[in-house]
Amino acid sequence: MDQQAAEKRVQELHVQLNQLNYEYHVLDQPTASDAEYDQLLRELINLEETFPQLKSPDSPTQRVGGAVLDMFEKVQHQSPMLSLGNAFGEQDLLDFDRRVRQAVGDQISYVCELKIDGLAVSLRYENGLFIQGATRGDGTIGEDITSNLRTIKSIPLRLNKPVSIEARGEVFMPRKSFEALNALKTERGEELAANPRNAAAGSLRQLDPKIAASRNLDIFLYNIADVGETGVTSHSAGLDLLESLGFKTNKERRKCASIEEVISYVNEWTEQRPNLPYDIDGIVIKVDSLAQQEELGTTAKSPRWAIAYKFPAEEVVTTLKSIELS
Ligand SMILES: NC(=O)c1cnc(OC2CCCC2)nc1N
Repeated sequence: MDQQAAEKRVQELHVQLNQLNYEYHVLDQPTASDAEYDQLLRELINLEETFPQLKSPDSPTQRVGGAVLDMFEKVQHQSPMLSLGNAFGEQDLLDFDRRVRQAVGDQISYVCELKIDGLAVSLRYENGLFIQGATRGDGTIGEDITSNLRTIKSIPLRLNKPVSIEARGEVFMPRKSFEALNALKTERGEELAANPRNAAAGSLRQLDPKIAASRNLDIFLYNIADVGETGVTSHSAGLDLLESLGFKTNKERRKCASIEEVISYVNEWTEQRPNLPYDIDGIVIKVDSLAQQEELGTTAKSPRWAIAYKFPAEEVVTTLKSIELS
């Protein structure tokens, strides 16, 4: 095969492998077997070995880098990664709704999202290529964990359109991956991970991307950091845009026309929570209109246009009582 034919075949394989990866890891609806995927990947690896100049950073063969880092570089976020204020009960939600209405009037709609119990990260793309990924850190300065994020198969290395965008989301460890990790740790006589969130944090802190790759992490994107040039005017349209670009978003989100609808969504998921294949620690409620978000603004570290309803902590058997009784 000459170089020109190889170039054409490499491009075809990129398209096919990215599509199969997207169906499997983002849509969770694979249309090919693992064997078919591996065969195409093997063909691409061989072509890249024969024609090294055809190997590109966004190639499906380049997910797990070779180099083990000796530290993570610091990254300054272009816009702060805000943290959420908390609501612990229905009254807190009614108070939030009252404050919002006082500020922007009664024409409001909210977007409710499951609050994924993981790590907040920011993903930066230039002309459709994944350039850099960072942890939230203190909200202003995070750590560059690009090489670990590249190993997460639901993170696209190239978007469906050559846009420059910064998307933010939550990296998490699905319960199945968590159980597999602790089974492995038990075999090795290692200390078990306490919960999926800590296990995800520990995985993203690995300096060797091969270890991060072995942890089967996943991600849901939930925010566009700089909607500027995208032209979207609502949070829900922003999530639809992220989806159209090839990002994985959480399909359980729901637009609510009133705080009463928000409360019924909260009650529904308080019940359904144990049936999810990942941990959630609450529900995030956001004002949908970006103009109203702008009007409401933010405090030093939290938006006034969003709040996190936190589920009550699992009933912990407090040993204190037993001490009092004895
Ligand atoms: N853990 C989550 O699932 C989650 C976290 N954060 C946000 O929103 C950010 C963006 C604006 C304030 C917080 N949404 C979420 N769904």
